[in-house]
Amino acid sequence: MTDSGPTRKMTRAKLVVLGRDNCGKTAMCVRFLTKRFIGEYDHKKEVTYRCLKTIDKELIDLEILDTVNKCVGPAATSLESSIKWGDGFLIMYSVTDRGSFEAVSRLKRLIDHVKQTLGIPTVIVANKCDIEGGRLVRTEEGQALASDLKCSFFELSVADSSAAVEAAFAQLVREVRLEFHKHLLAMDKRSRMLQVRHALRNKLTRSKTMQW
Ligand SMILES: Nc1nc2c(ncn2[C@@H]2O[C@H](COP(=O)(O)OP(=O)(O)OP(=O)(O)O)[C@@H](O)[C@H]2O)c(=O)[nH]1
Repeated sequence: MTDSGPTRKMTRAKLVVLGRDNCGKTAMCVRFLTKRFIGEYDHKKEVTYRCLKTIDKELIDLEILDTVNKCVGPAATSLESSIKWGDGFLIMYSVTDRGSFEAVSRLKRLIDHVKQTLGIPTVIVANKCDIEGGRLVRTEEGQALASDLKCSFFELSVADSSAAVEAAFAQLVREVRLEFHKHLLAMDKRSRMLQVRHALRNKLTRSKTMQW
């Protein structure tokens, strides 16, 4: 997150897309960047995309990290560093893959653990709702999980809807902005308290001097 100076607008944000293999992370990122759905992606490495988007009439420079699934083993360290890097998180699962749904809570817990705080902007995305015949996770289960984890929730099909993908990313950016403004307010409050403390200390020093 970056402050643009006196206007105090958030001009940059770093987003991380997490989720089990094959749930549609790359498809989601590519859809958001290009509005297109490309069926197959040959990508087994982490990729960071950069783009300028206007969200709620404000321009924002986004870096989006498309992770590869690595919740276990030595690669988990790298997942932790990706989480440290991010300002906001999009956790995906596929409604056709129960395991990917079960991984969501673990990923959210990892984010909370790495960031050492709750309330980190996180959006949960249930993908592939176009494959109705192969559905293994009901919409209500996704909604209930998101509500338990206090995250926003979107069920969508990256294949079918570019607008739904935009809406999910826009919500994440909104939540990151909110967090940024909360952080600025906290900093302002702290600096006002320091000013008051400084003024009081000066006053005490002066009155002691006058006694002499
Ligand atoms: N039917 C359908 N297929 C989708 C959708 N989104 C992605 N896919 C397909 O699901 C497969 C996996 O998509 P990816 O975007 O590569 O998934 P990923 O999570 O990045 O996978 P990894 O790179 O293995 O972590 C591809 O064959 C996509 O075409 C969707 O909304 N509907």
